[in-house]
Amino acid sequence: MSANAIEIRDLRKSFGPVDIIRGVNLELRAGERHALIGPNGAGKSTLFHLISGRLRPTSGKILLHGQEIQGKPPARIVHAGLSRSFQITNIFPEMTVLENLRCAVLWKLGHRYSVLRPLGRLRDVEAECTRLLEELRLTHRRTSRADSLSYPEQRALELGLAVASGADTLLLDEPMAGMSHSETAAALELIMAVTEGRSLLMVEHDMGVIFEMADRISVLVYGEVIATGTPEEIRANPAVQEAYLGTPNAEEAA
Ligand SMILES: Nc1ncnc2c1ncn2[C@@H]1O[C@H](COP(=O)(O)OP(=O)(O)OP(=O)(O)O)[C@@H](O)[C@H]1O
Repeated sequence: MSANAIEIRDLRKSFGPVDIIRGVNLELRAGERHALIGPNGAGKSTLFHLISGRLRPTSGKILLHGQEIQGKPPARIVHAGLSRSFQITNIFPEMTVLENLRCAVLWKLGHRYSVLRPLGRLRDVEAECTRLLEELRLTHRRTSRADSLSYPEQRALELGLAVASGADTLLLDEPMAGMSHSETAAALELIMAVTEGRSLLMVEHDMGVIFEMADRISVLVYGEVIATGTPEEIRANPAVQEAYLGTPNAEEAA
């Protein structure tokens, strides 16, 4: 088993003649929370599209637990243990919270709706859903339709669907986007709890959140990782300060 959940080697992506991802090397260590930051247009979303299989790289390799996944279909990548959440809504709005989670758990187990399905395994599914509801702090919303949830509750359910699908490696796109200060604090606590023991790569613009939760940070500028390090190392890195954090109003622009 590789010590890295994700390993990206010399990854490149061009759109027509324009090079957007220009030789990215990045390691997400197993069990770490890693933030990807960079100015607007740096290529963060494109990199996430490449890792999650939505886009095919021009060249380079992406390894998930040591296995090459670049160019594979998104569903294969999810089955291999990597799930992407936020900015992509996977929720079935007309189903209840419990039904949504049940679908994700059944999908992981590969169940088919069949009269031959062993009852014992069905009980396992229900037990797993109950455990997830508690973990997500959505037990009181068990029978609510998903589209009646508040915005932070919907984000929590999306996170739950990602882990219910069996993922041990998570990509989160701006999980705090659109949240108030108090909602951000609650979401931060939830993400810390749910990602415990998992590997997390997260794009986030709120520098307070990043510096609080990230074990390491990578800085992407014009399609290249210019630095990777602990929050303290990144804060002290002159190249990062010049290219990114040191720019006027960097905290807001981030
Ligand atoms: N399908 C596409 N075709 C052509 N250019 C694209 C395509 N997708 C993205 N780009 C360009 O690639 C660059 C990087 O975009 P990307 O969305 O990955 O940046 P980002 O770092 O996520 O930015 P933001 O922080 O604003 O979300 C931008 O210049 C964008 O216009």
